[in-house]
Order: sequence, then structure tokens, then C-alpha cells
Amino acid sequence: MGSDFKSIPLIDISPLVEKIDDPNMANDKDLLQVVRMLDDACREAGFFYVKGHGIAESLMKEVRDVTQKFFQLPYEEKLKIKMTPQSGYRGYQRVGENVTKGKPDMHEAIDCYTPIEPGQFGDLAKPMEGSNLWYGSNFPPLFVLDIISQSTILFDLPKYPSNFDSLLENYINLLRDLSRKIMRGIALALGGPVDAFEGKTAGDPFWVCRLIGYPVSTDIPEEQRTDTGCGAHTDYGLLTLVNQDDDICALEVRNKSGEWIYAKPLPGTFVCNIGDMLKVWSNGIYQPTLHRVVNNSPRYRVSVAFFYESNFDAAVEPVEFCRERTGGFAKYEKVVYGEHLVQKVLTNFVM
Ligand SMILES: O=C(O)CCC(=O)C(=O)O
Ligand SMILES: [Fe+2]
Repeated sequence: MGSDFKSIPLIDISPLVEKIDDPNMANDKDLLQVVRMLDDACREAGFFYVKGHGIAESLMKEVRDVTQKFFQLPYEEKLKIKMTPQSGYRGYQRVGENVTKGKPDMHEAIDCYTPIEPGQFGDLAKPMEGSNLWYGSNFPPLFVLDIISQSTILFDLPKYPSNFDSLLENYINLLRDLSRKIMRGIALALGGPVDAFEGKTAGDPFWVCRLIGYPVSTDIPEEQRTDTGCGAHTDYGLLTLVNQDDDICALEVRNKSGEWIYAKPLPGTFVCNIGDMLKVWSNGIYQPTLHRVVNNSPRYRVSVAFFYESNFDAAVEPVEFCRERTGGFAKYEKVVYGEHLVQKVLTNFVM
């Protein structure tokens, strides 16, 4: 599905953000207009920008700046939060460690997931149990590092803020709340009840946050270099919100004719896209769109991608109100989200 879109729509979602929890929202013309725009965007491009989302542009920038500073640290420092099977696949991964369809991606990243307690989901979540590795909070000498990095005479380390964990945790909470509101809008757009994607399937949504850095390609040794910062893929959850650098065009979205359309940066907005789980839930009314990242610019690019998912152990299958609109039968089989995620994570890295 999808269409030959040439650009990605921008939606001012302020009516949705302000009124979606209001019992009278069904009579709000502005909110219903946003819902219509979401419906068009999800059918046409599977991608849309949001503004009027209520998250300060300064916070969005601060999060990208902290990410940028982390990636500027010496490699040995970054390895202090290295992602391993023992860390539940949370933490730092070097350029080329993430693989898309067998090809190394030219990005480095920190992966964070909703913390999972031992035994919380039985065997299902075993490989991903753990809590996140925040730089500076997992080993004692951060204050020493701060002092060292501020001493520009002796050392030339980038200055590193020590509030990484609290900043990120606050940001993640805000994005969770924003995503819930957008998903409420999408539930209405699909013709369902506002809380269709809550309750026992997505009332305790799992989240994934990836802090990503795309080096300038000529800074990567030629023998390791591939041509994509992140190879063509669809996202595997419900909804993704990307906070990207303001002045570098690198995220590309494929339209129906196979042309790659830039999701060029619009400062202060999030680029949103729908993922595989929404395709299943909506019985294919909405389809995720292939996208990729190619950083051909002479600048290091940072993006922070937040993935909002169903409950970890939710069995996702086409919901009735979508089945009714699409011939009455389920086009997709039931998928347990956690199984889908663990499978992806276990095959995603060369380690
Ligand atoms: O860096 C970006 O702009 C998008 C990254 C992305 O598509 C992903 O991590 O799934
Ligand atoms: Fe993606």
C-alpha cells in the first residue's frame, strides 16, 4: 500500500495533545481534524511530522547534544557501557555492529529498553532482562572524568554532562506520554474506541530508545565502510518518534514507486512513523514504510529514536473493528510482541 507521496505531511497535533483525555473530545472539531490528518498520513506515507506536541525544542536539542558529546568520547570510555548479551543487549555498540539485512550499518548507538526484572516475563524475556547502562552512573569516577574533561590544559576530552541518566529518563517519560496520545488519535483514525491500544494489550507499553550517531563516511576506514548509515527497514513496533539533527538531510523514506523521499529536518518537530505491529493490529489498513539513513553530509549526524510498543507479552492480532472493515477475516497471524523483539535483537548484531 502507501502512495507516490513526494513529501511527508506536517501535522499540528496541539488539539490532540490538549484534549485527547477529555471525555468530550469526540465533539471537538479541531481534534477530529487532526484525527483525519493522521488517517491520511498513515495511509499515504506511513510517516508524518508532528509539531504542537508540547515538548520543548530546547529539551530535544539538549538530548541530541548529550548524545553527540557521548559519541565524541574516546572509544575506551564508550566501551564502559558496552552492549553485551549479559547487559540484556543494552548499551553502546560501535560503528558496524548493528546489521540490517546482513549489511553493517554505519552508525554507533546506545540502546535502552524498558527495564526487565529477572523472571518478569518468564523465559520470553530472558535474553533482554536487565536495566539500562547510563554513562557515568555505572562506574564511580564520573566526577573525576568531569574534572579531567574540564581541564583543557592537560586533557583534550570533550566536556561531558553528568546528568545523562536523569535527562534521558525525563525525556523518555515525556515521549511515552506523547506517544500514548498519538496512539489514541490513531485508534480514532482507524474508527475504533480511543483506548483501543491500551488495556491488556498496550496499557503498559514497552519502549525502546536508541541514541544514534552517524559518522562522516570518510572518517570510517574504507575497508569497513558500507553505503548506508542504517539500511532499508521497517520498524517493528507501533509508533516511532525521531528527534533528528536540525541541519542534515539523511533520513529517506521510500514511496510506492521506489523513490527515496527525504524526511528533511524541520526544527522542533518529531518525525513519526508506524511499525509492523500496527500493520497487524489494523489488519493492514496501515502499512509501515521502508526507510533508511544515508549520511552523505560532511557533518556527524545525531538522531534519537523512540519506539513505542505494545505490552511486552501482548499477543498482537488484527482487532475486530479493523477486521470488519477489511473483509471480516484476519490477514495476519497473531504475533507475541516480545518474541518478535527478542528475535530481532538476537539477530541484529555482530558481536
Ligand atoms: O536516524 C534516523 O533518522 C532514523 C533511524 C531509524 O530509522 C531507526 O533507528 O529505526
Ligand atoms: Fe527506523
